[in-house]
Amino acid sequence: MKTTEGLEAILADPAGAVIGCDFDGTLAPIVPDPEAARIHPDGPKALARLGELVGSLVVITGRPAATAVEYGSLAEVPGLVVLGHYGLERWEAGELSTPPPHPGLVTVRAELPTLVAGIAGVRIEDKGRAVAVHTRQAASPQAALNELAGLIAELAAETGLAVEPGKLVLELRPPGTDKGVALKDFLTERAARSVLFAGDDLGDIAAFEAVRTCGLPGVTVFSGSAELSVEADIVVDGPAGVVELLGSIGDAIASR
Ligand SMILES: O=P(O)(O)OC[C@H]1O[C@H](O[C@H]2O[C@H](CO)[C@@H](O)[C@H](O)[C@H]2O)[C@H](O)[C@@H](O)[C@@H]1O
Repeated sequence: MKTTEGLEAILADPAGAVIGCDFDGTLAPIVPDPEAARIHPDGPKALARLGELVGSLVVITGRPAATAVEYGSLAEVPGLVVLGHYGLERWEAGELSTPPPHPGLVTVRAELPTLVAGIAGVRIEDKGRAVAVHTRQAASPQAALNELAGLIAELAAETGLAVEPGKLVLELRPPGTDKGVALKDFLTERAARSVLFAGDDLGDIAAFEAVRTCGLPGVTVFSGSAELSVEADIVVDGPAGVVELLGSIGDAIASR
């Protein structure tokens, strides 16, 4: 494993390290059906081992926290914190804290099905605190996404919700937080001395920016695919590469 300055800080002082990961595309391979996404088979073991070696482990996801816990078998990972809905929700030791739903979601649920009805293959994912519209299963996924963009922006303006773009998805979610805010708050809470964050999508860029600006030695890890390219300190080959990297970090800490 090639070590960067940030990685060296994590290996030298693992008790002060926060290791953060996104879920879809980073721990779980991207699949056509959002409900079929599951963590890479070696993910829970790699996370559990790392959790015993570093200060804190956190998953920060656009999913509801409970969904990530279920699809990731994350309840098996001692000490893990899951921040769902881009930091709105927190799951820890089996306890979930979640804010009341944003009032604009009532309008979204009422209007969205009619708005997207003319675009074949579009799928609505109601996540409770947010609603996502997916085009991965449309005949022309990118064209369908482009067609939806204006409609979703108008609905966001009408309801006071924010538009969160991702891989062939547009999400209407409460404004006011993002993965960067969530990660920075978590670093402060844990009095972190170093940080690594792994992500694969547009929503993870805020967390990468948090790693770069938080003042701690840090590492950004991009879970690469043919779908998107984002600059990072380390680029690995999808969730298998992320899990392998987490395993090698565990090995390197254990061997010191
Ligand atoms: O923050 P994340 O954990 O990366 O969640 C982001 C979105 O992930 C899911 O959608 C993505 O993964 C699906 C399953 O592989 C895929 O079908 C879809 O095209 C991707 O955009 C999830 O369904 C969304 O709710 C999350 O916001």
